[in-house]
This record gives sequence, C-alpha cells and structure tokens, in this order.
Amino acid sequence: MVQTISVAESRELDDKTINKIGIPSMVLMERAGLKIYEDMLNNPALDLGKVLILAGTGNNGGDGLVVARLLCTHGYDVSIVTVGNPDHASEDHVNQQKICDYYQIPKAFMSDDFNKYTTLVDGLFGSGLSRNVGGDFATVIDKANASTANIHAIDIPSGLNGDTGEAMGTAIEATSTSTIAYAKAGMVKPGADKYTGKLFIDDIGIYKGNSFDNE
Ligand SMILES: NC(=O)C1=CN([C@@H]2O[C@H](COP(=O)(O)OP(=O)(O)OC[C@H]3O[C@@H](n4cnc5c(N)ncnc54)[C@H](O)[C@@H]3O)[C@@H](O)[C@H]2O)[C@@H](O)CC1
Ligand SMILES: [K+]
Repeated sequence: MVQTISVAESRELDDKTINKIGIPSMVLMERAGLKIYEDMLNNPALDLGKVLILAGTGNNGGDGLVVARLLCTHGYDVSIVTVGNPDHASEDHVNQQKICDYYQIPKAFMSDDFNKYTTLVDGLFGSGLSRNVGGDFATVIDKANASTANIHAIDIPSGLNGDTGEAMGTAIEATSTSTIAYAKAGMVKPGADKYTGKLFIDDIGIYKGNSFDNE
C-alpha cells in the first residue's frame, strides 16, 4: 500500500523542511531534479532522443529546469519552453533559469510542433495549482496530450487535482510521473493512473514526523 499525503500536507512539509529544519530550497530542488532525471533514464518507455521541458514559472518549473540542465550536461538534446509570465517567476526558478542560460540551453516556443520531440517533461504546475487551468496553460497541456511524444510529469501531472484525482479543466496524461517525497492522495484514486502513468516516488529528504522529530 502506497503511503499518501494531501497537497496541503505536501506544502506544509516543504515549508517545514526549508524554514524550520533548515535545508535550503535550492538543495531540495537539486535533489528533486537528480531523482527525476534518474527516473527518466530508468524508464524504458521514454525515448530521450529529443526532449522538451514544459516549464511553468514556479518551483515545479524550477525542478524542470534542473532536469534540463542535467540532460544538457550529459549530452542530450534538450530545449525549454517557458509558459506564463517570467516577471512573476519564483526566486528558485529565476536562479535555475540563470544556470540554464549559462549552458545556453535552447529556448523553444509554444507554437512549435511538439511532434518533433520524443519526450516532453511536464513542469507546468505541481502542488501550487489552485484553480482551473485555462489560457496558454490549457493550450499547452492539450497540445502535449495530442502529440506523439511521451510525457514525464514532475510531482503531479499538471492540471490534476492532487487530492481528488480529477482534472481541473484539463490535465496532462503522462506516461510516467516522478512525485516528490510521497504520492498525493488523488494520484492513487481509481482512474487517476490515466494521468500519472507509471509512478515513481522520490525521496529528496522531506519526511513526515518520525522519532527524530522533536514536536
Ligand atoms: N524547493 C522547494 O520549494 C521545493 C519545490 N518543489 C517543487 O515545487 C512545486 C511547487 O512549486 P510552487 O509552489 O512554486 O507552485 P507551482 O510551480 O506548482 O505553481 C506555480 C504557480 O502557478 C500559479 N497557478 C496556480 N494555479 C494556476 C492556474 N490554474 N493557472 C495559472 N497559474 C496558476 C500559482 O500562483 C502558483 O504559485 C512542487 O510541486 C515541486 O515540484 C519540490 O521540488 C520540493 C522542494
Ligand atoms: K507537473
């Protein structure tokens, strides 16, 4: 039986690990990116011949940018399309983008033909999704689902409500998902596997209370 948490619990655990325990968020993001990259290498269903990272401007996108950099530094053909307003990007996302800029990772556009990629990495939204998906985000999600590429989702397939397992307007239908720390309750509900595909659960140093917890 897979241990699950709610999306709110997941956000509380992130916050506690960063702000109370003191592990810097960029360290957690690096660990997340490394695990996601390894999951992708270990998934024979993914062809990593030509990869496109779909990056929202939050920390889910930040995880995606770490994956982009790891693919680039290991010789893979990888590009990034940023969806949303970069002026509203999270601090960690901005820092990860600067690193990607150092490596001159190519930028792609929403209007590009997604069929030329073999794998899309979904870093649009994770636990921060708070309302139904519309606009450019819905367009990209629907275009990704309609493409011939396989999709690997980061943390939660974008658009999926991590508590109910239902799509909020529209949602990524992934071949596989790397979820951070614990599976979210909605991801194991009947029918949610249409969105998550094969599930990887990645230990990045975020834990629920245990005997080491002094609360
Ligand atoms: N260092 C960290 O803080 C860690 C972050 N992690 C990653 O960060 C994710 C959470 O990141 P964020 O809190 O930045 O949130 P997200 O990256 O999930 O979402 C970004 C922003 O999108 C906006 N948004 C929500 N719903 C929307 C909608 N329907 N349409 C348009 N915009 C919408 C919100 O303002 C939200 O803050 C996790 O899912 C995980 O992937 C993990 O790597 C663990 C460590
Ligand atoms: K995602």
